[in-house]
Amino acid sequence: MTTRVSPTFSRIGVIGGGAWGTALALAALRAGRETWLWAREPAVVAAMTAERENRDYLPGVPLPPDLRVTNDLADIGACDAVLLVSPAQHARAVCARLAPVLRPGAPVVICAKGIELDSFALMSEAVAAALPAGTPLAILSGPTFAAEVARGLPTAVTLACADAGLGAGLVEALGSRSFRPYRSDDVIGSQIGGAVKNVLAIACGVVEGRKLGDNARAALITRGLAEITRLALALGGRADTLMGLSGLGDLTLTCSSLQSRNMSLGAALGEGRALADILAARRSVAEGVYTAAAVVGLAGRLGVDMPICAAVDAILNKGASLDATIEGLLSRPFRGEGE
Ligand SMILES: NC(=O)C1=CN([C@@H]2O[C@H](COP(=O)(O)OP(=O)(O)OC[C@H]3O[C@@H](n4cnc5c(N)ncnc54)[C@H](OP(=O)(O)O)[C@@H]3O)[C@@H](O)[C@H]2O)C=CC1
Ligand SMILES: O=C(CO)COP(=O)(O)O
Repeated sequence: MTTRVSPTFSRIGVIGGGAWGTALALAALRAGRETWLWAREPAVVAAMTAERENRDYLPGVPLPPDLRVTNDLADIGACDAVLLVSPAQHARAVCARLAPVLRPGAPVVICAKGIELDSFALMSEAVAAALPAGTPLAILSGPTFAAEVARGLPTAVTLACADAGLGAGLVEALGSRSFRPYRSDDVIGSQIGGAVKNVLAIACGVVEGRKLGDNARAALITRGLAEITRLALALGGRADTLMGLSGLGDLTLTCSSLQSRNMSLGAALGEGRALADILAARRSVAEGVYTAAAVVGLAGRLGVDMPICAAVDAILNKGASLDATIEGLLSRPFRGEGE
């Protein structure tokens, strides 16, 4: 991979040695950037360096020799821009460790999808609280299975940033023929789509596992989008954002493929397996498991009706039976589609 020189962001640091961090590092390399990938375990860094593969999270994808892998956050803090790809529930803690070594003024692009369970904070709020005041933030979100991005298959994402000039610079730094970021200034709406679709994907997985049919899945996607939009509007996001890549785009992808960890987890639940057993058999994160309770808490605080998310939370966290919960959703009073 040849390195093109970008006047603004020539060196990209990626935090997170999971599937998405690794895939985004490969996308940054393809865009011509010098790229550093941080993984938290020295053993993971040693394995990736020796094997030139992330066997645990992204097997079968060769890591080119020019990808720098590190366990030292100072290497990431010295970069021109940082992609934050730790799971949502760990993002704040990782940023607290990054803060002392982050180059002043370097932007942090949030790529995790979720809402903090303890505080109901959006990722932008949690991260801003942990980083030096005034650190520029952006959101990268959209329909992006890591394995496809890693293989260089065509992908489009939303890159949201309040500062249009910074957003354009980040698009230029990360974009390539196969990885196409679309600019937005809606940092709220673009986060809500990515966070809540994981909860809805669990619901769609249950439909799959229980063999309730494709009509039911389409109904959940559509009514789920209504829930996402209500929450985003209540938080100050825009409805048109939710019709874009970070909303409808990601919701459609994640709710239509068992490649999704969230949807496959829901499918296993729908087949009657216990949550604890499903989680014990996996190493990779299914963010919807944690975001379900957070989104229900946040919606409750804001007075937003989110019955599908509440149903998923009840199944995951409140011991509700699958069949009784499905029956409860089907028995809700009829209403106007726009209500
Ligand atoms: N995979 C995908 O297709 C996509 C994922 N995302 C989002 O990206 C984020 C990361 O997901 P993904 O890369 O898939 O995750 P993976 O499941 O592939 O990997 C999990 C990662 O989290 C790390 N981790 C575990 N515990 C902690 C901790 N306490 N502190 C910091 N890191 C920890 C793991 O490190 P270790 O091995 O050391 O435990 C590992 O690197 C999620 O929010 C996800 O929703 C977004 C778009 C696409
Ligand atoms: O965010 C994703 C696709 O855009 C990945 O979804 P899963 O975490 O459900 O695999």
